[in-house]
Amino acid sequence: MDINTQYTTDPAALERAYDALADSLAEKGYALLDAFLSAEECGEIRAIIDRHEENGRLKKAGIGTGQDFQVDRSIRGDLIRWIEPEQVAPVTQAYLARLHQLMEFLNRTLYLSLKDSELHYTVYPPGKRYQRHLDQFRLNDHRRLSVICYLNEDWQPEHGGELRLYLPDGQGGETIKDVLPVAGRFICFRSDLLEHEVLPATRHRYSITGWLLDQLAELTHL
Ligand SMILES: O=C(O)CCC(=O)C(=O)O
Ligand SMILES: [Fe+2]
Repeated sequence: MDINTQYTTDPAALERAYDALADSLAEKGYALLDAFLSAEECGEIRAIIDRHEENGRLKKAGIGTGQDFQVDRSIRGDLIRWIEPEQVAPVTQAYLARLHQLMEFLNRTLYLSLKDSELHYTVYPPGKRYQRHLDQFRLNDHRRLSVICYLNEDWQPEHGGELRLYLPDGQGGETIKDVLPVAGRFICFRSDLLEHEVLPATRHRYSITGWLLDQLAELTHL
């Protein structure tokens, strides 16, 4: 079941939402939580991404790391900017703080050993996609959970741009779960297990994309 919440900073309400999220993650390998960010926060982060784009600070995303790195726009068409936690705006800092709070909650409740995150601002221009893939790289398997927060005001089904998750059904087949990238919606899933793709949209599709790692981020880029 998807977890629908009103935006809240109330610790008891957050704890209930995180409990449901942890259950879903343990059972199904993914969890969805609405209103992880408020509409205002989403608007502020979109504006930051727009400013980066205007100033030519977004880069074409690649695939793989180190010697494996390549850019292929037919596989992956998004523009990204890696977030440097020391340098970010207060609103992004607030998202990071929330994510790390969730990370500690998952470590406690699911006995994970998540230690850090790596995140980028992301925009998919209209028509761009990310073909079916798994997030763990051959040379870097420290990504345990993929975490994405969508930032798109008034996103409708006809705009497309779904995240399509392929869920193993335990009998050699799979079922499909489509997620619309609506503002404030947060999704996390097992990076080692769940293949997924981003379908093309008719509008710019904004998000913060990232991963929770089982080692410090600075070590994963050595
Ligand atoms: O934006 C999304 O919904 C998924 C992005 C993704 O799969 C990735 O960046 O690896
Ligand atoms: Fe991915």
